[in-house]
Formats: sequence, structure tokens, C-alpha cells
Amino acid sequence: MTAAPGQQALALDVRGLSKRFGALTAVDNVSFSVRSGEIFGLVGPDGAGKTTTMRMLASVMRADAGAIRIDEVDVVADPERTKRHVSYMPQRFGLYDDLTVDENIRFFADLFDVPRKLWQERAVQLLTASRMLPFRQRLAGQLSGGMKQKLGLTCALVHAPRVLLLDEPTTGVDPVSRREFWQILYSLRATGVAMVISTAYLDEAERCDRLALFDEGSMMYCDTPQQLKRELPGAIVRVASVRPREAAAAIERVAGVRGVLLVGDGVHVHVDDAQASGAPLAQALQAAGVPAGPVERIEPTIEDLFVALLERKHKAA
Ligand SMILES: Nc1ncnc2c1ncn2[C@@H]1O[C@H](COP(=O)(O)OP(=O)(O)OP(=O)(O)O)[C@@H](O)[C@H]1O
Repeated sequence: MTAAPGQQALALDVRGLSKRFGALTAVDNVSFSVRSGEIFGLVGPDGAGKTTTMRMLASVMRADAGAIRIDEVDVVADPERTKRHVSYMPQRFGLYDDLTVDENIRFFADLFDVPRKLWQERAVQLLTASRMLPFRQRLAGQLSGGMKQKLGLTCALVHAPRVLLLDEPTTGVDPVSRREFWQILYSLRATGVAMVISTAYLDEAERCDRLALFDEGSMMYCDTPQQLKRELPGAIVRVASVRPREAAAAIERVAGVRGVLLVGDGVHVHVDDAQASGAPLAQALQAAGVPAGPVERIEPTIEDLFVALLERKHKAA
């Protein structure tokens, strides 16, 4: 799935980006670059600085320090030249509820002087991909949450940007619409669009070509999901249980356990050594009378990794 980012031209280059709000450093000396045809994910806890970074990239907020170049053009010095090539879909995209789907698309096309024939062609293509074609005459205010987001994406794409900035575009969207949304991102990737996407869903983080983990304004790690998983010290084991909270309480103090993450149907346990911890974990669960399946070693998920990396940072602080 992963494109080979090294072979594509640099679309976005960010160096030493910083932003303060009074005493708070919301974004602290962040640097990264994104190539054409690359999906670059921003993940991290609430308040980590993802939206502020995105706003600076979109030129809707001024950076206190740092440089942003899009297609070799300095965004800060020449925002007008880069505006046409960038599209920003904020968390609350400004659709007009009292306009139809088509009228919204037309509004955004007119903002960028896209010729009628061209935007209509693009609209059909994008609405087909998101299965929205039957709803062209529906008022935006009467669309479901997922449909609104897909319309927002269509509007953001109608002027064929080379760089697309998406701030949590699928939050609250149903799984089917999320999958369709990602299919559109993949087809954009194939046409060379560079994308920066922040997401609260770590399954979506796995789909990105590269990921940046933000915490307290800093970019702590940045790499492919596969490479990031190799950063995890120790191993992850999974224990299925219908009472995950009790399972977690029973095992969190077992020797060799670094952390426990609740998942829907049990717990993921971060341990020093998967083999050595099998028996003590099973004994602790049995002693506490918690029904549980066998202890199985699994590949870490991105969520396991981020929880472990953030824990390590906060313990070291
Ligand atoms: N306009 C502002 N004025 C003052 N503080 C702000 C402003 N915008 C953001 N902040 C603060 O900057 C920090 C980073 O916020 P930001 O919205 O960028 O984080 P985030 O990672 O996008 O989190 P979330 O997912 O909750 O939006 C937070 O502590 C936030 O309260």
C-alpha cells in the first residue's frame, strides 16, 4: 500500500514551525516534509498542536517562527501564489446548509474561478466515488454527518489542489462513509496529491504512508507506521476477556508489565518479554477470578505503540 515517498517531488516542506499563545507553546519547532502522492498523518492527544500546525500550513494563522514551502514557494512570503494549490478542510468545513449539494460545489468552484465544464466533470467524478450522485439536489443541511464530510471533501477538491490539508475529516463519520472517504484519498494519492491528515482514529493512522506523533506541541516521532512499530521496546500480548477492566486491574502490577491498554474484547499488555510473562499473567488473572482467554503475542498496533511511547516520555519527565 505504501508509496515510495523518496521517488516523488517534494510538495510541502516545513522547517522550525512554532506558535505561541501567551505562555503556551502550542507548536514547538516542528519540521517535516511531504512528497507528492504521499499521505502524511498527524496524530496525538487533544491539544497536542495538530490543528494549530494545520492552520499555519493553510495560511489561516501566522506562524511565530519557521518556514513553509509549497512547491518550492514560500507560503509566508507569497501566500497568494500558493493559495490555488492548497486546499484546507477544517474540522468544521463551511458548507451552506441552505444550498444544495450542487450549489455548494459551484460556490467553491467560483471562489477559485474554476470553469463550469471543468468543475462539473470533477463534481461527477467525486460524487460518484463517494456515492453521493443521487443527492445532488438535496440541501446540505439535510445530509447525514458522513455525507456532509464527503461533500466537504468534494468542495475542497473542486479546484484540483496539489496539497490537501484535512483536519480530522472523519470524526463522527460512520464506518462505511469513512471507508469511502479513504478510497477517495487513495485515488488522489495515485494522481500525485500530497495530503496532510490529522485523525483521532488510529486505524486510519495505519493507512498513512508516514505518521508524525505530536505531544505537547512537539513532534516526537515521524516515520512509516511499520518503522514506528519497530521502535516499541518489549512486546505486546493480548488477553481476551469479557471483563477487560478487571483483567487490567489484575495484571497491571505483575512483574515485567509496562502498561495495559483496554480494547473492546480484552486487553493489550505491553511487557518486557512475551514468553516470560505468559505464566505470571495467566496466574494473576486466575487468582483474581477474572475469566480470560490465553495470553497471545500479537503485532503491536499503532495505538499500542503510541500509548507506550507517550508513557515512556511522561515517566522520563
Ligand atoms: N486561538 C488560540 N488561543 C489560545 N490557545 C489556543 C488557541 N488555539 C489553540 N490553542 C491551544 O493550543 C494548544 C494546541 O491546540 P490544537 O487545537 O492545535 O491541538 P490539537 O492537537 O489539534 O487538539 P484537538 O484534537 O483537541 O484539536 C492547546 O493547548 C489549545 O488550547
